[in-house]
Amino acid sequence: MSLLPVADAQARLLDMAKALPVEQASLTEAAGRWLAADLVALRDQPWADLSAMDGYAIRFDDMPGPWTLTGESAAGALTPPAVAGGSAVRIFTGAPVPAGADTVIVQEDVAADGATIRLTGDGPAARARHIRSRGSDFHAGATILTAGTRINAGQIALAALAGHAAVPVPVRPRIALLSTGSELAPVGEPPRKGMLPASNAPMLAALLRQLPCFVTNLGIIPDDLAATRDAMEAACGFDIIVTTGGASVGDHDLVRPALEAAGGRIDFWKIRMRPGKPLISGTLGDGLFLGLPGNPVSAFVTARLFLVPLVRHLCGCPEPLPRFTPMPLAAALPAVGGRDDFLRARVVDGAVAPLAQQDSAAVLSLARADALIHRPAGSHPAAAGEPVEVLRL
Ligand SMILES: Nc1nc2c(c(=O)[nH]1)N[C@H]1C(S)=C(S)[C@@H](COP(=O)(O)OP(=O)(O)OC[C@H]3O[C@@H](n4cnc5c(N)ncnc54)[C@H](O)[C@@H]3O)O[C@H]1N2
Ligand code: MOO
Repeated sequence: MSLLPVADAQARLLDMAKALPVEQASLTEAAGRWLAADLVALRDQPWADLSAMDGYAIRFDDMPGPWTLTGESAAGALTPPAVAGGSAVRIFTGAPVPAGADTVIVQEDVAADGATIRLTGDGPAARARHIRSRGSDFHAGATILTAGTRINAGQIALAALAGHAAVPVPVRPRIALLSTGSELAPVGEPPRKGMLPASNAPMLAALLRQLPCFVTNLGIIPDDLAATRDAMEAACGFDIIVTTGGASVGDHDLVRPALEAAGGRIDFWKIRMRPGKPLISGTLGDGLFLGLPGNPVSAFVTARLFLVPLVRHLCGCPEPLPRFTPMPLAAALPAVGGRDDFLRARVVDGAVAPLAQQDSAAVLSLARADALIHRPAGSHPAAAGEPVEVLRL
């Protein structure tokens, strides 16, 4: 069976995903999600000409004063008393500029003697000083954020000031994690002889934590066809069902037959990559199915290259695939065989150093890695200093 190139497999997977419904997420629920539609301002910001400082509203033509104090404008005021020739209105930061006034003098530049205000400092250098004009930030009807934007804290402030209490985003995808393997014990439980802690589910949950999704760990399933099928049937309602282990060709690797027995469909199996070759993708119920290999590093790399992009895609991200960028190699690398290599590495002083241990079961080097080097199948040996494609982890 020929192996599917990584980019082809990623494209097929994203193509299979059906868009999730869009909901209005409150601004407290919106950070880190991707806007499903352009957002238009519902109000002018500022709503009127407002003072930027505490001081006195005047007519610039009346400079250099003195002025007679005739009233006050505080933030929240709607119609402060108007300013006419020679008069000034006490004004505070964020308060509307009275009709007739066109300039604000900061209070540090004047002395007040009863109702008389005199300039003591330089005063405003130009008309309109210390005034934020109506709509100078944005006007009602302006497009303030475009579809596909990942909403950050500054954009929450913008949406709120533009009059929105909620924004349209895809609903959070629901993801089920199933760990297959009779040798697996729950994390934290003292493993019996021959058992090992099931590390893949917490590792995947950690990778998905940065994304707006709901992750449910459905636990460990022994290597038994009926048990695996039943677990898959029970997971049918999820948007993405992820298994780890049992993806390869051994007699106890039951994920493919169990998926079919549960009514699922396999779209592809076996990718031209190392680690991660046995990756399975397909559909189950209305959801998408990803069968990751069991080796912890294979599970991590396939999750980073397939699961995370799939979730980002469902969340509405317009560029869901991981971005590799060129970086010089800190040490030479040998030629690459028939599968693309994804090598654990560390970035040191602007160069990327491959780690010595690349076994797909070795988690110490996974934990030390802060980057993955991608070398396409058939690459020639690379000398130190040559650029390679790097994904920062
Ligand atoms: N004859 C062949 N054997 C193998 C092939 C092959 O092409 N021909 N492929 C190899 C490759 S590549 C990989 S990767 C592994 C992965 O296969 P599986 O997905 O079937 O994984 P398992 O056999 O179930 O487990 C592999 C390894 O990982 C440990 N494991 C499994 N689940 C977890 C977990 N949740 N947490 C921690 N560790 C886990 C498991 O105990 C095994 O040691 O197959 C090769 N074989
Ligand atoms: O490709 Mo497997 O994923 O070698 O470890």
